[in-house]
Amino acid sequence: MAAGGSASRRAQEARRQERLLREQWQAARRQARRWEAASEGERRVAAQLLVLTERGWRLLVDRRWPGTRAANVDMLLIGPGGVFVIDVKNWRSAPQALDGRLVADGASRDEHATRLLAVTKVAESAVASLGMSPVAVQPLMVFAGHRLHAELGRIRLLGEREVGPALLSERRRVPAPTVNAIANHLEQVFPEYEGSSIPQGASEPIGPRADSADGLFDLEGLREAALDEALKAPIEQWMTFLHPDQVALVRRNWSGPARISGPAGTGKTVVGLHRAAHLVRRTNGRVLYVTFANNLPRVQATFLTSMSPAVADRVDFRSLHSWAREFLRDCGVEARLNGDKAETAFSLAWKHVGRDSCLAEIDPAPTYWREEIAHVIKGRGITSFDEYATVPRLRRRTSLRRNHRQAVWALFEAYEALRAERGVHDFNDVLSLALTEARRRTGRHRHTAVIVDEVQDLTLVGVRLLHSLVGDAPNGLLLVGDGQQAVYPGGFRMSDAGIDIRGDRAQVLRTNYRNSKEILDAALAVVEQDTFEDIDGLPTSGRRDVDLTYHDGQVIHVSRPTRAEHDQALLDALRDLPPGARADSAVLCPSTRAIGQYQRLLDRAGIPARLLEHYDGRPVDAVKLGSYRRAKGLEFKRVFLPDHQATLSTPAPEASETQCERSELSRSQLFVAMTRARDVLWLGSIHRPPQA
Ligand SMILES: Nc1ncnc2c1ncn2[C@@H]1O[C@H](COP(=O)(O)OP(=O)(O)OP(=O)(O)O)[C@@H](O)[C@H]1O
Repeated sequence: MAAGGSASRRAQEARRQERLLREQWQAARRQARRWEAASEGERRVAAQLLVLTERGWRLLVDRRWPGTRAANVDMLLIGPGGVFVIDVKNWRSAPQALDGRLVADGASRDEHATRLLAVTKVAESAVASLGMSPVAVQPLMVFAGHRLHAELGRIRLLGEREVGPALLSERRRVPAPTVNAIANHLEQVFPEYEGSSIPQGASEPIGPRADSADGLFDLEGLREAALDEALKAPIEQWMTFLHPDQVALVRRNWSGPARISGPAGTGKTVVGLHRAAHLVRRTNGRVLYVTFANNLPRVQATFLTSMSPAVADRVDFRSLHSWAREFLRDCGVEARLNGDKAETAFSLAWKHVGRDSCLAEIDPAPTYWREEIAHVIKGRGITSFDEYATVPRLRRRTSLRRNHRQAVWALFEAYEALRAERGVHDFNDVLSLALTEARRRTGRHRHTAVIVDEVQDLTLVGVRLLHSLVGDAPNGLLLVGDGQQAVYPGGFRMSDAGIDIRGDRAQVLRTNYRNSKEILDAALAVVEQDTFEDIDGLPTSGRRDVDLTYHDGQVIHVSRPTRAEHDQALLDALRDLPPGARADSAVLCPSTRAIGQYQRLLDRAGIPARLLEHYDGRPVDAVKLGSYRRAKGLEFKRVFLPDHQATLSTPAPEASETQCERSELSRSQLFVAMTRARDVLWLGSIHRPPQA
């Protein structure tokens, strides 16, 4: 929309909100005046909150705290912004949050915070029993007669004027029917407080009745907040709603390392994010949330911030390598990472000792052997030939005899010597250095919990490193992932890493909430022949049983005889997208070269595109463009896979084992790309019709 259009839309909306608010405010004041037993300050707080009840919120006042003889809860407020457990205070002086303590008049008032947190817990359990995530429940203290906007751990401290605008500008996370369902349930759990002098029940109907304009100055804060709220897009419901089984995982107490696995789209990341929020709410510690990919941490941080803003700054989202480098810097250890120089060292090593060895008979491409060194030898932290001679090479189908392994070892030693000569480190060195430092500092790490998402992509050294930060502490390490979505060669078993996960600490999610049956079937057809081994070491069939939620979806196959026609079909499909739909669409490609090619194509056609490495999870009106690998962990309503069969040639019967291995990896990557699609999967192919 043009800037002028958006300004006039805002002005129009502002006038509408103003009119509406005046009426709602007057109704709220009238109702608050009926609260005869309350002080004037409490009535002013009530008026702010009663405005919300005119806008779809439900307010339960003076309720009994279940499980106690005579304690009460001042207010429960349920609305599009979540559930708030409210304690209204009529204190003479304004309180302060000092070093995590509640202080007023120079004295500690912590007992009030403890009490509020206890009653919040009861509300959380009640809400969780409806299948809603506990992050939607927030404790709030409101201070009549004071201006305040502060936080005390997870409790928000607001003044009487601040409370209305703050709640009104909360992002919408609960749809209207659910607001009522939750409020009805809380009405049962927190019954009316006998002897309450506050009138209960529905608010008075709003009429155009002229009323005194008292307190209209209080409208100012509400006006801006109401406007912001009206223009904000609702956040995805999944951030609030979880299946009761997922809620149970989020809140579970694990006595040691735990693992959540499950096929694509089963809510593993959603549970991981909620778990991170839960852990920081429950403790004073920090949580490290790690993935292998560089772009995911930004996106996940954005999601957590909109889901649970009060705790988001205590969760550190990092890619494994960026965290390891940061950690080494903090330890005063210099990592001289230089990928290009390391690459040159490998090329020279290949030229000197690889190219003319028996390795070239197995696979003449140096890449295969570079990966062997990176993922098998250095990735597993192997330092002697004896160890390498017998190690099971996970996810590597090609069998190597002893003489081959000797040749790989010679190549590895040559590479290491040339790399050291140049004084540089590669990515694996960074992790090994960090592991040594982390072990040296056992028990002194700043994170109390580590959550690893897409754990199947890590190397053994990477997993050992993260494990060493929290060891086997209760609720310390959580590994989240799915071996079927491995997009890198090599791999590890948890037992190799010394991580013992037993009993209920290994959990499997089985309901796919993302893909429709059509889309999932198309994706599974690509990998159904490929059994895989997950990090628990168990072989699993490529076609797994998954429960699907009812959900429409469409697979569109487009085949054209030439690249030009194929690309034109892609452009046509993108141009046909309804307004606003670009933001939820992605064009994914198997290689960097293909990304460059499609970037130029979209550019020339005037279709805005945002590269996945620059995407941070905030809505942007551009098609996302990136590689299959970079799309990991993300999802889009529409996914376009141009020329998707380019890397999928079925190996001929005489194909070498390494070719078969590469094809299998390509299939896994394509599978990941296909399962990113929620509603539409567009599969483009270039097929010349056979000559007559
Ligand atoms: N209880 C639920 N109700 C409705 N939708 C849900 C629920 N749990 C998760 N989802 C939705 O399912 C989709 C997949 O979730 P998520 O990305 O967490 O899955 P995943 O297992 O991490 O996927 P992948 O392994 O493919 O990256 C998301 O759109 C999420 O919002």
